[in-house]
Order: sequence, then C-alpha cells, then structure tokens
Amino acid sequence: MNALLAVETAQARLFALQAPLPYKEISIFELFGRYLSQDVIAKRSQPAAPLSAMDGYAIRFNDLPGPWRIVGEVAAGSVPPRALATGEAFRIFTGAMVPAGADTVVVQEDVAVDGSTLTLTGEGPGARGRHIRAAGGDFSTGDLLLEAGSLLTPGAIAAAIMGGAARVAVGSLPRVAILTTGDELVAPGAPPAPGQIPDSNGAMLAAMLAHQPARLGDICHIGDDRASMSQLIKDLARRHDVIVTVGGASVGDHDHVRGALADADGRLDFWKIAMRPGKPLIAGTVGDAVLLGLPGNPSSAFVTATLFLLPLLRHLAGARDPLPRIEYAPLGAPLGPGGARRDYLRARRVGGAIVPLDSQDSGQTMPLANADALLVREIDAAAAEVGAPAAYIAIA
Ligand SMILES: Nc1nc2c(c(=O)[nH]1)N[C@H]1C(S)=C(S)[C@@H](COP(=O)(O)OP(=O)(O)OC[C@H]3O[C@@H](n4cnc5c(N)ncnc54)[C@H](O)[C@@H]3O)O[C@H]1N2
Ligand code: MOO
Repeated sequence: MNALLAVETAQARLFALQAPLPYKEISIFELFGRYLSQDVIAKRSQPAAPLSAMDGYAIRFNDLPGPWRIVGEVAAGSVPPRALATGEAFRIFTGAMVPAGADTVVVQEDVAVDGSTLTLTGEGPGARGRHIRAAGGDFSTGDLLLEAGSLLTPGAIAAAIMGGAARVAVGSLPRVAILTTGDELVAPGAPPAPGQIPDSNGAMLAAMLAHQPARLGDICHIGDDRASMSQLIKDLARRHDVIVTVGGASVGDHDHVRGALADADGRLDFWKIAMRPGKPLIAGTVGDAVLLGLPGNPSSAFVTATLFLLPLLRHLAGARDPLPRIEYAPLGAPLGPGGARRDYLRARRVGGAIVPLDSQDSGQTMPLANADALLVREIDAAAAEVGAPAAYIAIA
C-alpha cells in the first residue's frame, strides 16, 4: 500500500515548496491582518514623562492633608509652566504631564475649591504616586514591542504606532486562484440537470480566504478534461502565487489534477495524507506557484483547506506560526477508538464540552454548516469517555 504522509510532515513539505513572499513597507492604516517582516522596536518611551491618569490636582504626597494654594493649570498636550513647590497644587487633567515636584494626583471629587485655595473633603489619595502613570510604564525606547512573523492585530497596531512607527514592513499577500473541477458541477444558483450538483466548494473556499492574508484572484471551473485543465493551470500559475484546485484528486478515471499538473510542466511533491477526511490531498509546484489539490468532497475540501491551504497562505505572508491553533475541551460524548488515519471530526462546542456531530459523511454539507470545531482524533487512539480531554481546532 502507498504509505500515507503524516499531517505534520506534509505541512512541513508544503511550506518548503515556496519561501515567504518579499516584504514591503505599507501604510499603518493597511496593517490589519498582515504579518511583520521585522521586529518593531520602540522609538520612544510611553509615556515619555509622568502623566496624570485622572482629572484633579497635582500635589506633593507629604503635603497631605492640605490645604494647598492652586498656582497653575496643566492640560493634556501642554507642558507645565514650572515646578511645584511645597504647599502648592496644579489643576491637572487626564493625560497631562505631571509638573516636576508633584508626586501624587488627588481626584477632583475629593476636594473643594474656594478661589485659589484647595481643601481635602474626601478620602484623598491613599499612597504616593496615586493616579500618576510613570514614564515608560507602557514601554521604553529600545524595547522590543512586536516580533517579526507576528500577526498585526488591532492591539498590536496600536502598540506599534505608540512606539513611533510610521511605516511597517510586512509580508506580501499571496494571490490565490480557486479552480473547481468536475463535469457534474453547475454554478451556484443554476438549476442542475440530472446527475449534476451545485458547485459549493468554490464559494466555500473563497469565504475561507476572506479573513486570511491573501488576495483572491481568479475563481474558475473546468470539466474533467486533462488537456484543458493543464492549459488553465499553466495560465493561472503565471498570475498567482497559489492555485487551489478542488476535486479530481483521487484515483478515478476522471480524476485529472495530478495528470494536468504533470502536463503543465509542474512537479508533484506529495499525494495522500494520513488523515480523514482529506486523504487524496495533492501538493506540487508549477513554476513559482504552489498547487494545492484538495479532494472534492465538501468536508474533505474544508478540512484540507483548514490544515493546508490557510497555513500555506499564512506561511507565504510571513507568519512565524502558520499552523492552526490546537485547543482542548472535555468530551461531551464518548468516542470510539481512532483508526489508521488521524480524524478531524466535525464537532460542536456545547457548554464548554466538545461533541462530534452524528454524521461524519465527508460528502455532506450540513455537518459543515453545523460544526464550529474540528475534533482531532489521533491514529489508533484508545476509546475515550465523556469528560476526557480532547484536542480541537476552532473553525467558527
Ligand atoms: N477507489 C477509490 N475511490 C476513492 C478514494 C480512494 O482512495 N479509492 N478516495 C475517496 C476519498 S477519501 C475522497 S475524499 C474522494 C476525493 O475525490 P476527488 O478529489 O477525486 O473528488 P471528486 O471525485 O471530483 O469529487 C468527490 C465528491 O465531491 C463532489 N464535489 C467535487 N467538487 C465539488 C464542488 N466544487 N462542490 C461540491 N461538491 C463537489 C463530487 O461531486 C463528488 O461527489 O474520492 C474517494 N474515492
Ligand atoms: O478522505 Mo476522503 O477525504 O473522505 O473523504
């Protein structure tokens, strides 16, 4: 029997087919969802000077319990006119620089003002330094803020900008072509003739790419004809970084993807993975493009896209950690023993537990519509009881 590749081995071989794409500097307003090509180092400290965290009065802690003479005012964005001396207070606002000499802020709710006299009426600050954000409390000049290969989330973008970044180098987005194959397919919404079915995989894959670091290129369909498939693959390879085909990956007389890849002067790197669903996955190259041939069954296409296509796109876009995150939850239903391939069971998280769906038929779409996780069942795993920890990948 043809030996099946372990999922991890196949993922490593897939990433080895093409290096991450060249990086470029882009505007900070385009950073979301991109991967950093270089570390982001702080060019400034934040805060650069001690700032007030509240609206109130800057004082010396040793002068408590007051009263104080109000000698000036400082708002966010301005510089205190002078230092503060014993017995003095500065009116101060949230985000404003604390005058030299002051070490504490008393909130305005705790004081009364009569002309220029300030008296304590409430509890007052319990400790020296209260309501002051120390210089460098967020980070200091020279600190490593974000590491190369990390994802630019909204929070990471905020930190990069606060650190003084104006333009940031990120990996380029791979351009992806989706090619559905099969004589039985009709375009979504078109009435199928006897023997035909709607092409659901094309739109499903396009939707899976929507939140990934990728640009969607051509979406096309071709019948089960090796010669025209090979011509189309050649053409797509010139204009895309990744070609993802779906269907025609198996051993039938009408499964032409491997043949078409060879005819397009492509190179097959691997075929067949020890996973269920998804065994007949194909990977290779055509020129500089990577071709990933997903099996046609809807669940097989979904699972292989989750484990191979999306990680490949993240790898090409510069991710340091492109693989899906494995999480754990207790089983909500008992599981029989694992088989000869690793299972990715369509499952749902219910009240903190994870439950495989009743149907695991890879030809069905409803389990995909109902699943929000893929439960990972190792090869030859022992049967497991309710409550046993189970590994899963969140898909929604
Ligand atoms: N003798 C064997 N037969 C099969 C094997 C095997 O090892 N020996 N493997 C099976 C497995 S596992 C899978 S998975 C499928 C994969 O087959 P293909 O990738 O060649 O896919 P097709 O035969 O083209 O299609 C399979 C199934 O999916 C439907 N399909 C295809 N494309 C779409 C689409 N875009 N939208 C919706 N549905 C689609 C297609 O009509 C078929 O029903 O092979 C097994 N066979
Ligand atoms: O391994 Mo194929 O992917 O069911 O169903």
